[in-house]
Amino acid sequence: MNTNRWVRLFAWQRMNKNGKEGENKGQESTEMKKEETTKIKTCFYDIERTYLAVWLTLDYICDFIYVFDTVIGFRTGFLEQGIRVKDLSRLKMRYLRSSRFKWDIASLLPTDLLYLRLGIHTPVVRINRFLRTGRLNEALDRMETRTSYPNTFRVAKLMLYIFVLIHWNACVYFSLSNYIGFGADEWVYPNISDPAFASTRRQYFYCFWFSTLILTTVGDTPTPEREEEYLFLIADMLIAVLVFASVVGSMGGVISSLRDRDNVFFPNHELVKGYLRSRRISKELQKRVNDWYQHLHINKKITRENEILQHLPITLQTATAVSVHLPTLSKVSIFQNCENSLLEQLVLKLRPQVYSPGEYVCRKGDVGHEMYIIKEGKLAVVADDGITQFAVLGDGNFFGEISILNIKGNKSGNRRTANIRSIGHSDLFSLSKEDLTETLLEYPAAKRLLEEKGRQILTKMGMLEETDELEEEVEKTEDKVKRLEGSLETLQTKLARLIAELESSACKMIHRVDQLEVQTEGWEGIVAEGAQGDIEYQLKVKEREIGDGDGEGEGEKEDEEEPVVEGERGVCDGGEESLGEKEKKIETHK
Ligand SMILES: Nc1ncnc2c1ncn2[C@@H]1O[C@@H]2COP(=O)(O)O[C@H]2[C@H]1O
Repeated sequence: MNTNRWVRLFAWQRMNKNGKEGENKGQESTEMKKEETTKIKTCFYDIERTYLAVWLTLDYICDFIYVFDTVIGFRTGFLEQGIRVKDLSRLKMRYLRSSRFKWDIASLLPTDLLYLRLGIHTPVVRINRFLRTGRLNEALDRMETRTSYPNTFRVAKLMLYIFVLIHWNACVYFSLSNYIGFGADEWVYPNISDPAFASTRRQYFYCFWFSTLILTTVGDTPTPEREEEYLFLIADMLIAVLVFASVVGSMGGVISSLRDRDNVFFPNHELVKGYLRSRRISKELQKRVNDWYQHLHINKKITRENEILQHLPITLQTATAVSVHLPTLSKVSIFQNCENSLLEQLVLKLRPQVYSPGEYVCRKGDVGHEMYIIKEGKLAVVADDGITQFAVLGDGNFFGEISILNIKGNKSGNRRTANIRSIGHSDLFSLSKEDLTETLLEYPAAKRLLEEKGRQILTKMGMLEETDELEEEVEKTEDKVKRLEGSLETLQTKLARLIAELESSACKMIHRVDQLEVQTEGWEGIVAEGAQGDIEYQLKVKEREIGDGDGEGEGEKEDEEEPVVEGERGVCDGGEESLGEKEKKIETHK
């Protein structure tokens, strides 16, 4: 192959590549290329003959990919009752029994062997490779569900289909011209012996252009002269009407779904604009509305998040909302140390709102229905003149809680205590009174924090009734004292019982010691005679007897050495009665 041929080859390849946008991606594109090359080789035989080696190489690379895809088919998992099956023998059996396997094998049949009989310049023998076209659609469908830009993908897919259709039609047109005879009439491809129409590139471009004219029904094609030409044109017109109408229809679908997607994210601006115009709303207000929409669009602010996520299961909704809003919530002081479950409960109840510069979020004296958390932006607590600022609130601050918390002693009741005005554009989350109350019921610590902050503000403003506060304090202290008294009483009763038990056991001990003393009377003489061993033996026997009687022999032995105080006995005698007396004494002490 000389240099000039290579140059032509690359030039043709470039042309082919540009036309087949995205073909070099993945297996599906290889399949597409393969089908195209089969077509182009079969019709534009010059290309096939000149670059035979290149075509053959491409063909067998594609065949290798087909084989690889078939091998993968044996290991492709599937779901059974929602669980992915990984058992290789089952995967194999499933693939072998599927219709896909039959198509795959049919597409891989070595029809190339027919080259031996028909000659190498008959690429049409490989037409069975088209049987894998279904895999291309499968791959495109999967890509469509995975891509983040499904509409762009759909448009690209449509363009690809249109291109392939025109390309195939161009090939058939060229073949038909060849069959009828190049330059035989006005309609067919001009005579290729004419240098202007001799080059392969020119042949392809001319046919592609002609095919485009017919299929897009732009018209302006020469009138057919032969029946074959009429038939071709009629078939093309029908294809154009059916296929292109559906293509154009789906383009419309893509465009409207793009618009729908925007409408899901942003409220319909056109509708509101039309309404404002028809109601002759003042130019200034219209401008404010337009500015608000513009801000939403430019900064991609989404105000309908809850609506967008509503079709997801609640666990996924929560997980998504938590991952989106957690950075904001974790900046809010009251939520910084609270449990995750509280945040999870709250996050689905938050409603995003966007305020424009100078807009009032709430006005003093209005009834409060929700509180706000600042996601982004600056807001001022302003006086009634709207200018004097008492405080500026920023990211992570919250406000509007006082009027919805029913703080005791709040002179303003459920009315707003201040005007809050947005300084620039501000992104807020609102949380309704019902949702907040419901959530705080389960999280009293967070409620206390909120009330505390509210009380501080009210005290600063002098809007917290002092007397009420004092009464509340006194009430609380009384409660505490009562609780303490109760516990003291129980403690004292327990103490009296303990003392009584102690005394009764002391009496029992003294009594036993007395008995022992009586039994051992007169033993001194025997001890003097040296019958120590005997005495000890008798003592042990006596002790055992006593032990058997009371069951407390060991204790007696120890007590034996303790000195016995006469006075204690008196206490013992009255020991059983003294329990009641002790309790009485304690009662009197109280
Ligand atoms: N001086 C202040 N500093 C910060 N926030 C305030 C101040 N005064 C009022 N607020 C907030 O502004 C809110 C107005 O509505 P609420 O009265 O419901 O709750 C109020 C407080 O959250």
